[in-house]
Amino acid sequence: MKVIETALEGVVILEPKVFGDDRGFFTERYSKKSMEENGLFFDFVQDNHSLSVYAGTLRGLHFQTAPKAQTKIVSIITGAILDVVVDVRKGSPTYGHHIKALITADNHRKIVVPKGFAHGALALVPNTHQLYMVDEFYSPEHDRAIRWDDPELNIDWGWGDPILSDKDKEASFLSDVDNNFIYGENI
Ligand SMILES: Cc1cn([C@H]2C[C@H](O)[C@@H](COP(=O)(O)OP(=O)(O)O[C@H]3O[C@H](C)C(=O)[C@H](O)[C@H]3O)O2)c(=O)[nH]c1=O
Repeated sequence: MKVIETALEGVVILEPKVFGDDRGFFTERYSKKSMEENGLFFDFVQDNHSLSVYAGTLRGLHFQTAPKAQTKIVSIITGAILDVVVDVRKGSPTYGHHIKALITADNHRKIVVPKGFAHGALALVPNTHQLYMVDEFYSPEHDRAIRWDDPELNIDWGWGDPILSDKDKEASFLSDVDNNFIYGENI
């Protein structure tokens, strides 16, 4: 497994070995051993699956606050997403900064979204299936949403009018969201 670092601390892209042959391919979707050999220690407790039927469906930007913060490992089993990760740890040298990554069924890439980071995914093709594991259970009370088009974040999604859930249509700006992440303290 290849680990690609990004401009955000702890946000890494994983490229697994893919064994192709004339039948198709085989790849280990997740190996605790490979993760730990690369210094990635997580105890995943929940496995999520979402389907975006339409290209232009945008889910996010979401995170759970402490003490129910989640690390996520995101992959695409069918289709493609533009994945966006934002540092929401107050006091972080990269607070409010984001990275973008193309995660597709064809590139087999996964992205690790650590605690203290908001996550968003824009489906680029119809019928995009997103799978992701988390290391903390879902907690609606700690679930937060930041606007995809928050001017403070200045994210170029390359898509003008995405399909959003009601929750995401009513999301907060980063400056207003109820966020208890403090860099170097609670995570
Ligand atoms: C996340 C989650 C949701 N739900 C229920 C709550 C809602 O009734 C329904 C849809 O939830 P939501 O609209 O928050 O789902 P997405 O918009 O796909 O959000 C997710 O996708 C973005 C990209 C993320 O990074 C988050 O992990 C996650 O929030 O599933 C659960 O029962 N368990 C869960 O873990």
